[in-house]
Amino acid sequence: MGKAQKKTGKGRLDKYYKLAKEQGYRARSAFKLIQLNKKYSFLESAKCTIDLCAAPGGWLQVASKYMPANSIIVGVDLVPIRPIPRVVTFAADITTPQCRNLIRGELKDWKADVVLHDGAPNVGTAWVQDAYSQSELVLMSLKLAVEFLAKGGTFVTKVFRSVDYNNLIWVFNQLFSKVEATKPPSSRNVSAEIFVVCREFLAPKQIDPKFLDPKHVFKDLSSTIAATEKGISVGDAQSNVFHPEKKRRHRDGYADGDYTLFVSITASSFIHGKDPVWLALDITTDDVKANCDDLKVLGKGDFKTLIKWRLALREELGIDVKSKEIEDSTEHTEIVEIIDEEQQISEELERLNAEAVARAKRERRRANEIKSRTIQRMQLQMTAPLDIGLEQSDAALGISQDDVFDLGETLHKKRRGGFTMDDDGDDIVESSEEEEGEDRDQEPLDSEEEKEKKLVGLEAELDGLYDAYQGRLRERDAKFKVKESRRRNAEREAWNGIKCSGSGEEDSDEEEEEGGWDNMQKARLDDSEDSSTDLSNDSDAEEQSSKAKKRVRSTKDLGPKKSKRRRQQSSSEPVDAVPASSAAATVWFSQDVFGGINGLDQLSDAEDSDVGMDAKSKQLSESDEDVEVDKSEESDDFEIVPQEQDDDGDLWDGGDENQDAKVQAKIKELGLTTAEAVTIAQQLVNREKTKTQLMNEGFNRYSLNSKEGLPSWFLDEEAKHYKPNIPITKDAMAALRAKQRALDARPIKKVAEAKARKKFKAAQRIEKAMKKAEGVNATTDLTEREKAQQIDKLLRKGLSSGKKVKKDIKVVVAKGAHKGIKGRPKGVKGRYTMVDARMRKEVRAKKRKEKAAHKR
Ligand SMILES: C[S@@+](CC[C@H](N)C(=O)[O-])C[C@H]1O[C@@H](n2cnc3c(N)ncnc32)[C@H](O)[C@@H]1O
Repeated sequence: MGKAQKKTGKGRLDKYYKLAKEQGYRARSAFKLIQLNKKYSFLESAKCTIDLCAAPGGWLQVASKYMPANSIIVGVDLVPIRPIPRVVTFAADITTPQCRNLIRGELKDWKADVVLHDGAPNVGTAWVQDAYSQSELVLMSLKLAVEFLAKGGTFVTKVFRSVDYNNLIWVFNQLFSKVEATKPPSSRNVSAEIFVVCREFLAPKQIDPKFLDPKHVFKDLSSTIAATEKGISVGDAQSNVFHPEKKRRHRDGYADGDYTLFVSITASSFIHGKDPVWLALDITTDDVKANCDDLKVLGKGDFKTLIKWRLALREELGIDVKSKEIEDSTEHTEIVEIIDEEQQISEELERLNAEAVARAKRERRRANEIKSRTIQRMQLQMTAPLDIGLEQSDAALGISQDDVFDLGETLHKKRRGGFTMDDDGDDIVESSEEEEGEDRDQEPLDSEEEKEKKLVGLEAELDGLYDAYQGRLRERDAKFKVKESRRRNAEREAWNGIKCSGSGEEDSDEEEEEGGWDNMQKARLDDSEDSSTDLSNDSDAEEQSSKAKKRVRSTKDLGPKKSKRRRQQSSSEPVDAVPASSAAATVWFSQDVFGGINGLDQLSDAEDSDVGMDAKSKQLSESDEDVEVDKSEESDDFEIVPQEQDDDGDLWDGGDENQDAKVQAKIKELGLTTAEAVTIAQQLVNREKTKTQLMNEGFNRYSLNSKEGLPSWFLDEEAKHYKPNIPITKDAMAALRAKQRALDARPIKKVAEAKARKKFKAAQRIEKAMKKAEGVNATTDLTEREKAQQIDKLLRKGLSSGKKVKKDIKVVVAKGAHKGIKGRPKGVKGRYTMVDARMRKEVRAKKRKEKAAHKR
C-alpha cells in the first residue's frame, strides 16, 4: 500500500524542489513550464512573452532560457521580482488598468506570442471562495492575454478544478482553436490545479465583454455561493450563462456540480451519512485505519474491506439492524454478563499493575533522594560517607547505622549548637532519623569519652577505607604511581619554578615542599647583596626576613620532618614528639609592624605555656646553638615559640642548606620553568614589586591553613584543587616560549655527538696525512715533482671520509617486456640486477629452511 504524498514539512521538498535548487531556478514551479513547453513547444518560436503573476521568477527564468536571444520577456506580479537577465519586470496587480498600461508602455505596439499565467490568489478563506477568486484571476489574465496576444499566439493558464472550470474551458474554446487541459508531472497530485494550454489565438476583431466578465461567466457560481449561504442544497445547480455542455454523467467520483477535492463536514453527519466512517471501535482494526489513510491508492479488495467495516460499524451504532436472525434475549444477557466479568478482571489487573509500577517508581525516587541528600550532607561535612550505598548494618565495617546516627546526632548537636536543623519534612530518612533520635533521647546518653572514641574510630575506619581505595586504584591503574608523582612534581613546580628531580626525594612521602620563590628570592638576595640596589626602606625588611629565615631554619632543625599524612595520623597522639615552632608565624611576627609591640613576648610566653612545650623539647631547643645565637641576637625582638609541627613550616622553610644549594644549582642549570616563577622574577627585576611585598603576599589563605585533624582523603582533594592562583603575565609566557623554542631548535644529543665524532675523525685523518706529507717532504731520493704528487695524493686521501661510495645498481623486474630475457634488458645502462617474484620467494624459502635447520 503506497503512502500518500506528504503535504507538509519535508514532504514538500520533493525531487523537483531539489532539481530546482540544483539548476538554479527560483521556484520548483519552473519545471511545470518546462514540461508544458516540452509537450507543446511554444517558447522556442516566441519573440515576445508576458508572464502574469510571475514572482519569484521561475517561469521567467525558463522563458529566458528557452526563448530565442533578443526576444522580449515581461513579468508582472504583486510583489517585486529580483532582476533576471533579458527580462523586464513590474510590480502591479493584474486585475487593474494600471498593470495594463505598464505592459502597453513596455510593448508599445508589439504583440506577444505567448501569455503565461500561473497566478494564485491569497487563499485561506472557504474553499468555494478561494476557487472562485482563482477563476476570477484566470479570467483577468485572459482579458490581458486577449489584448496583447498576436493572432495564433498561445495562452497558458493555471485553473482549479472547481465548479467554474467548465465555464472557463468554454470561454477559452470561443477564443482559441485548440484548448487542452493537462497536469504536468511536476504538479503535485494533492493539488487541484490543472494547466490549460490554449493555442492558435483567433484574435477576433470584437469580443463581447461578457466573455471576460466574471459576473456573466460564473453566474451559476454566484448563485451557488448565495444558495450555500442560505443553506440550500445546490448539488444540481447548472451553469446556464453560455450553456457550454450538456449535462453528463459523472464518472470521475465528484458529486454533481462539485469538482472540488476537499469537502468539510462535521464528524456526526459523516457518521450518520452515507459515507464510510472512522471510529475507534474494536472492529476498526489497524488494517482499516491504514486503508483510510491511503484512500487514494486503494484497490478493489481494500474498498470491500472498508465497506464491510462500515456496515459492521453502522450495525454497532444501531443505524442498521441485521434483518437475519433475532437472537434469544436471555442468551444475550448472559453474554453481556460474561463480557462484563472479564472486563472487570482485566480492569482490576490493569489497575494493580499500574499501582505496582507507581510504587516501584516511588521507591526508586525515594532511594535516589536519600542518596543525594546524604551526598549533600557529606559535602557540607555534616556526615561521614559511610551511609552511601551501605546496608543498615555493614559487617565489613563492623559498624551499624545506629552508630552513625548516634554519632550524627552528637555531631548535629555540636554543630547546630543544640538545635535540630529543620530539613524538608517530606524526606523519609529525616523522619526516621528524628524518630530514632527521639527514642534515643530517652536512653541514657553515652559519655563524652565514648563518643569521642567512636568518632576517632570512625575516622580511622574512613582513613583505612580511603587507603584501601587508593590501593585498589594503584592495582587497577598501573600508571597511578607515575601520575601521583607527576602531580606532586607539578605542585612543587607551581611553587618552585624548577624541577628538583635531582634531589631524589620526589617520590617519597617524606619530601618537603620548598618555598619556591623563597629560594629564588634567596638566590637573588645573594646576588644583589653586593650591588645593594634595593630601596633603602626594603633593606630592613630583607634583613629581618633573612634573620627570620635563619630562625625558621633553626627551629625546623628541632624536630624531624614528617609527611602530611603521618602528621595527620599522629595528630591525635599525645605531643611527645619534639615540637617545632611555626616558621610561618615566626616570619610573620618578624615584620616591622610587630616590632614595637611590647606584649608580644608575654603573648609568646602565654602561647608557650598553652602549647605545653615539655621539658625535653625545651632542653633540646636550648641546647641548639643556632637558636642560642638567634636568641642572643634578637632577644629584644621576640622569643621563639615552639609549636606543634605543621605545614606552615614547609611553606616557608627553605630546608637545609644542601637543599637550597641544589635548588639554586637547578635554577642556574635549567632556569625558571614555570610562568609564575618567571612572572615573579620579572616583577622583581623590573622593580614592579619589592621583596617585602612578595613576602607579604606569601601570607595568604593558602599558606596558613592548618591541616591538623583533617582526613587524608580531604587533604588529597585539597592538594589537587586548593592552590594559590599566582597571576602570570604575557611577557613571562613569551619568555618561556622563546626558551622552549630555542631548546627545540637545538639538535638532539645523539645527532650532535655523531656530528662531533665525524668532525673529530676528519681532523685526525688530516693530521695523519700532514705527518705523512712531512715525511715525504723530508725524503731526499724523490724529485720535487714526485714529492708534490705524493703529498697531493696523501692530502686528498686525508680529506675523504675513507668510505667507498656505493655504485648505483639498477633493479629491473623480470615482468612484461623483461620477462624471460637473457642478457641486458633494453634501455638499461650501467650496473643492473634482474629480480623476479619467483626468485624472491625462493630466497626467502631458503632462508627459512636454514633458520629452521639452525634451530634444530
Ligand atoms: C505560484 S506563484 C507564481 C510562481 C511563478 N510562476 C514562478 O514560477 O516563479 C503565484 C503568484 O501570483 C501572484 N499574484 C496573485 N494575485 C495576483 C494579482 N492580482 N496580481 C499579480 N500577481 C498576483 C502572487 O503574488 C504570487 O507570486
